[in-house]
Parts: sequence; structure tokens; C-alpha cells
Amino acid sequence: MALRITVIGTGYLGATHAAAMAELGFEVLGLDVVPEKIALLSQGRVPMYEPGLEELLGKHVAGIEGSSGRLRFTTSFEEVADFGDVHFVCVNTPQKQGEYACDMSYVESAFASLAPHLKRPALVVGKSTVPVGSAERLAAGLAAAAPVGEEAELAWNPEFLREGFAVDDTLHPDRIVVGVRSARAEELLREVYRTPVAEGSPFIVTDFPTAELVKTAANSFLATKISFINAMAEVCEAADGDVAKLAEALGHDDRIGRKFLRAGIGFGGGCLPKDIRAFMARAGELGADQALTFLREVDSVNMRRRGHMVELALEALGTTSFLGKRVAVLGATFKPDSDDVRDSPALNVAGQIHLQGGQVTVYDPKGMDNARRIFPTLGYADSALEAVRGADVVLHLTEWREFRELDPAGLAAAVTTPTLLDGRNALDPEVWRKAGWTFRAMGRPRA
Ligand SMILES: NC(=O)C1=CN([C@@H]2O[C@H](COP(=O)(O)OP(=O)(O)OC[C@H]3O[C@@H](n4cnc5c(N)ncnc54)[C@H](O)[C@@H]3O)[C@@H](O)[C@H]2O)C=CC1
Ligand SMILES: O=C(O)[C@H]1O[C@H](OP(=O)(O)OP(=O)(O)OC[C@H]2O[C@@H](n3ccc(=O)[nH]c3=O)[C@H](O)[C@@H]2O)[C@H](O)[C@@H](O)[C@@H]1O
Repeated sequence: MALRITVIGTGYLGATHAAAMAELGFEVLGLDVVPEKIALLSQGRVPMYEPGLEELLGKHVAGIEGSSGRLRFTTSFEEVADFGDVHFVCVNTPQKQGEYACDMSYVESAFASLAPHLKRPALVVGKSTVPVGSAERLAAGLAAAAPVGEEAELAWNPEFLREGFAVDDTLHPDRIVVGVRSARAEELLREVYRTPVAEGSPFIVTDFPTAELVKTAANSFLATKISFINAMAEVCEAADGDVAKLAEALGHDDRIGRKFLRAGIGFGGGCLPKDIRAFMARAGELGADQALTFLREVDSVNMRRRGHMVELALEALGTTSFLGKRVAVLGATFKPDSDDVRDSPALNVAGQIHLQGGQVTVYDPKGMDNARRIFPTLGYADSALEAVRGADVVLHLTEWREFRELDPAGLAAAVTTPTLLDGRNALDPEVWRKAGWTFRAMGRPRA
């Protein structure tokens, strides 16, 4: 009989994983502690914006006409434990308030809710990003709390998907990493991932700590690459160089590669910033803090970018204060093709200017509801054109395709002063300058 899979925590990662597992042919039951999320998902609706996810849910959620019916949702841990052979834990692991360390309380709570119901053999698979050493500790607790004892086994299977590409990344992962302690656990996970592996995804089998570390190492590397190019942008600005050309030239070296070398206001989101901080905190606990002191610099280069954009805006306005100035902000999400505003550099810059007395108007294609929720005092507009109306300066802070397709001449007619700062190095300076704009991009020459 086909494996039955459950997914605990149906946020950006879990909702996508559940739908992808149904697409791969498994019977799937998703669980969340937020009943409103479960109600939406049960109707095939996605509680956030992720391209392609609603279509995939529509193909599989039970009760939707023409669907496979393989995907259902619940809030009952008992139902999940009765149903599943393999349980994926996909709950959030945010940064602790006021600390660098990871808040493991959601993971602990998910395990505590599931374990007492496990009356038949089960493989519990951690997917959340956790500090190294967590799996070892959770495995012991799991076997102790489950009625089935040692037959409730743990594996760790970190996730590498990117928001905006979550569906494709899940169905066609560039690698699958599993930390296992038994041949049975490996066998079950090989069965779960049979299709992507047959299609070429490498399957890497390792121990718990290595599996946990691959994830934090990968995100640390990506963060380091971005801060490296942003440090080069700082030097380019001082030396009148062009960081975009520099990145292009560096990227032709295969050992360096072209990706993740876009300078700008830096990285944000629910993962890279908190993951590098949690990694530093954990290394400290392990007595290996010196190994990761460079991540402190990666973090501070990154956070400096946001402040630098605020300085550039003041400089462009030719004043020392934002009082009485109208600032249009294009973009609120931490990256395009997502509605996620967690630790968004764009919203942070908008917020700083607002707190310094500027009259800020934000527009984002998909992030407006989330932005309004966390920053209700900012001004919001329903379109880019409306946002820039009467603006003294326009900041381009999230590189949505919609912004690349704007008509610079049309926008110039709507603003008070046609000055644009590109915080993502994604707009073509020539096109905007030709249309009469004073255009400045981070790390690039002024004119
Ligand atoms: N968002 C992403 O692109 C990726 C996230 N990750 C990792 O995956 C984990 C989840 O991240 P997201 O999906 O972004 O978070 P999220 O916040 O969107 O989703 C987490 C979900 O878990 C639910 N939840 C919390 N406590 C629970 C409990 N005790 N039982 C059941 N459900 C519970 C929440 O209600 C929420 O729906 C994190 O560890 C993150 O670092 C890993 C790779 C990619
Ligand atoms: O652990 C996670 O949750 C995920 O974190 C990142 O994925 P994601 O946060 O979706 O976004 P990225 O595409 O990595 O972008 C992160 C941030 O870096 C910024 N960035 C990216 C690339 C670049 O060249 N420059 C740059 O500033 C983006 O604007 C964004 O704010 C990783 O890319 C995923 O592999 C990982 O699974």
C-alpha cells in the first residue's frame, strides 16, 4: 500500500510540501494549529501568496471537483498520528525575542502534541531549520513519549526551497539531504522521494548533525555571498566604481558563479537573517564561536545597507531631514514573487524614513496586506503610479517585474521631482535617465 504522509505546520514550507507530496501520488493529511489556515486550505485556498501553489492545491484537495482527493487538512494530532506512516514537521523556528538564538518552542510543542498519539510505527521527519544537536535531543524525547516506543523513529530532512519558486523547488529539488539512524528510515525516505531521485535529484544520506548543519551552512554561504558583493558596493561607491559590472565580471569565473551577486539593500526574509544569527548562537554554545565570527560581519554589512539607503534618500533630497518630504517606496516584500514581509529590507527602509518624519507611500503588488498588518502607520497606495504621485524621491526596494515594466516618462509626469534610487540594481539606468530621471543605483556611478 502507498505510504501515507502527514505535514505538521502548513505555512510557506508545509503547505507547499503537503501539496507536492499529493502531486507525487501520496495520500496526505496536513495539520496546523491555526484553524483559519486549515479552513482556507481545505477549500483549496492558499493563506499566503506562492506562485503555482493554489493550482496544485486545486488538483489534489479532497472535495474540489475534478481533484485527486489525496490531500486533506485537520487540526487534530490524534487524526494525524492514526493516519500517517511518515510525519513531516514543518513548523516555524524564528529568532528568539532580543536574542540571536533560535526559538525552538514551536518544534517542541509539535513533538509534544504528536508523540503521545503515536500508537503504530512511524517515521517523524524534521524539516524545520534547527540548531545542530536538536534532532538528537528530539529523538530521545520522541521514543520516550510515544506509546509505540522505539518504533517512533526520527529523521532529519532539511529543506532548501526558495519562496517564489517553492512548488518547483519541492518537486525538483537540487538535492535531498537526509539524516538517519536506521536502514528503515533511509528506505522510507527513498520511497517518499522516489520520483525526484529518479528524475535526477541527488540523494545524500548522512547523520543527524551533518544534516542539520548542511542547512545552516547553505544559508550562511548564501548570506555571505550577498554581503560580499554589498561590501564591494561600499568600496565601489568610495572609489567611483560600478558594482554591477564588477559582479558581472566576477561571475564569469565558474568557481565564483553569477548568482547571488546582486548588490543593493541586502537580504531579509524569514530565513537568512535569523538562520545566520541562530548559527552563531549555537556555535557559541558548542565552544566553536570563533569559527563563525565572520557571520557577525556578514550580518552587519547587511544591516548597514538599509541605513545607507536612508542616507542616499536624504542626499538625493538635498536635505538633512525628511520633514515635509514625500517619499514613494516601490516594494514592501523581502523579495519579488512573494507576499512575505518578514524582516523585509524594503519595509525597514520605509519604516525608518517614516519614523524620521517623512511622508511615505508604499506600493507592492502582493505584500500590501501583510505590510499594513505589521506597519499600519505607513501610507499605502493601490498602484505604483498612485504611490509616486507628488513624490520628492522614489525608492525602488523590491525588484518586482511590474516595476521593470513601468513607463518612466509616465511616472516622471506624476512626481514632484523625478529622482529615483534603485535599491535592487534591477532597473536600467539608461532608460530612466533618458526619460528625464535623476537615477542612482547602489554601488554604481552617479551619472
Ligand atoms: N519559508 C521558506 O522558504 C523556508 C523555510 N524553512 C524553514 O521551515 C520552517 C517553517 O518556515 P515557514 O513555513 O516559512 O514558517 P511559517 O510561519 O510560514 O509556517 C509555520 C506554520 O507552523 C504552524 N505551527 C506553529 N506551531 C505549530 C504546532 N505546534 N503544531 C502545528 N503547527 C504549528 C504555524 O501556525 C504556521 O502555519 C522554519 O524552520 C524555516 O526556517 C526552510 C526552507 C525554506
Ligand atoms: O531557508 C530558507 O528559508 C531559504 O532561504 C533562502 O530563500 P528565500 O529566503 O526564499 O530567498 P532568497 O532568494 O534566498 O533571497 C533572500 C534575500 O536575499 C536577497 N538577495 C538575493 C540575491 C542577491 O543577489 N542579492 C540579494 O540581496 C533577496 O532580495 C532576499 O531579500 C534560500 O535561498 C533557500 O535556499 C532557503 O531554503
